[in-house]
Amino acid sequence: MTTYRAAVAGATGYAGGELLRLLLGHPQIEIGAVTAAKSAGSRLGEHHPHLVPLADRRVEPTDAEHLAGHDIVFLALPHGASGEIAEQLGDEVLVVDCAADHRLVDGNKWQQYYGSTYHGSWPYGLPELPGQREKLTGTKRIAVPGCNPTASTLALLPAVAAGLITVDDIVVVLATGPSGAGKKLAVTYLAAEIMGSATPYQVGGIHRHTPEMEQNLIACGAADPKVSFTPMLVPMARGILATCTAKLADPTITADDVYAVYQRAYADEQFVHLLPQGSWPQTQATVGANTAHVQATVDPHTGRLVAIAAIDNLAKGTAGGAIQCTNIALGLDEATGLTTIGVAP
Ligand SMILES: NC(=O)C1=CN([C@@H]2O[C@H](COP(=O)(O)OP(=O)(O)OC[C@H]3O[C@@H](n4cnc5c(N)ncnc54)[C@H](OP(=O)(O)O)[C@@H]3O)[C@@H](O)[C@H]2O)C=CC1
Ligand SMILES: CC(=O)N[C@@H](CCC(=O)OP(=O)(O)O)C(=O)O
Repeated sequence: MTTYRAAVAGATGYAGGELLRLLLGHPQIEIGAVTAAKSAGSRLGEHHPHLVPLADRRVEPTDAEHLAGHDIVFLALPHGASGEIAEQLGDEVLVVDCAADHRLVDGNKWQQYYGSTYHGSWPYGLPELPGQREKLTGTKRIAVPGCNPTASTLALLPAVAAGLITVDDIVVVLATGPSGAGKKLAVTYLAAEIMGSATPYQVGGIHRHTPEMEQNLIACGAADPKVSFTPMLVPMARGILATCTAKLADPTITADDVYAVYQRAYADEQFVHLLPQGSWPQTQATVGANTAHVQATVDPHTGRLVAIAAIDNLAKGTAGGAIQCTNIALGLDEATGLTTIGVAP
C-alpha cells in the first residue's frame, strides 16, 4: 500500500487543525511538516490540545524549504499568503489550497470581489459537480471551495441541473458558526457578542462567495445565474445551514417531483445525504462528518423551490472536502480516511 507524506501549512489554524485531525485517521497519508507564521517555534499541542498524537510536534515557518520533500502540501493559509507560497512549489507535488486564491475562473470577478493579485484558477474541489471527478483525477492542483458555496451549491445542484427553477432570482440565506471566520478573526468576535445573538454580515450582495456560488451553478447548467446571498453568524462553534429559494420554472412542479429529482441526483453520492421526505437538515448531525445533509420541497404559495443544506464548515466545508479531493487526485477510494458519521448531541 502506497503511503504519501503530507505537509500542512497553516497548521495552527482551524482549517489546519481539522486537516490534521482527519489525516491522523487516514491510512495512506503520513503527516510531515506542520507550519504556520507567528507561532513558528511553538509546539502544536499549544494550539490544538485535541490532537494528542501531535502534541509535541514543532511548528515550522511556512516557506518553500520546509514544505519541500512532501508528496502533498495542504495550504490552510489566508488568501494571498496561499497564492504566494503556491507559486514556489514544484509541479510534481500535489498542492491542495483551502484558501480562495485559485477558485475563480474569471479574473475580473476576482478583482471585483477580492481586489488583490489574481493567481489563476485550479481544478475546483467539489467532486459532486457534474464532470468534476474527471478534472480532479490525477491533478496536482486543487482549489478547495469556500464553505458557504459548498453548502448552497449542494442544496441547489439537482434543481438547477434538472431545470426545475429559473436562475435569475436565487436567494441564499445562510447561518454559520464563527469558526468559519478562522481563529484570527474569531478572536474579534467576543463570546459575549456571539452568544444569544444572530448577526448578519456582508449584506447587500457584497460577500466574496457570491461569484463562486454563481460559477458553481453555471457548472450545474445554469446560464447567467444571479444569487442574492445573505450570511449571518449564529452561536454554534461549527456548522452552516443554507436556505436557498428560487422561482419554479413551472408552477405545477410538486414537492414529490422535486424529491424524486433530488433522489436521482444524489443516489450515488456517498457524502450527500438526502433526508427522508419531510425531515429537514440540522447542522449538529454533520459535525465532524464529511457530509452535506440536504432536503428540498416547493412553496406553492409563492411558486418557489425551497432547498436546505447543512454541513460542518470545517469538515465537508474545508478539510474533509480537501481530503475527499486528494483521494480522487491520488486515485484512492474517495472515502479513505473520511466518515459520514457525525457527533451528537
Ligand atoms: N474556517 C473555515 O471554516 C474555512 C476556512 N477556509 C480557508 O482556509 C484558510 C485557513 O482558514 P482558517 O484555518 O479558518 O484560518 P485561521 O486564522 O484559523 O488560521 C490561519 C493559519 O495560517 C497561518 N498564517 C497566517 N498568516 C500567514 C502567513 N502570512 N504566512 C503563513 N502562514 C500564515 C496562521 O499561523 P499563525 O497562527 O502562526 O499566525 C494559522 O496557522 C483560509 O484561507 C480560509 O479562508 C476555507 C473554508 C472554510
Ligand atoms: C463566519 C465567516 O466569516 N465565514 C466566512 C467563510 C470562510 C470561508 O469559507 O472561507 P474562504 O474565506 O476561504 O472563502 C465568510 O463568510 O467569509
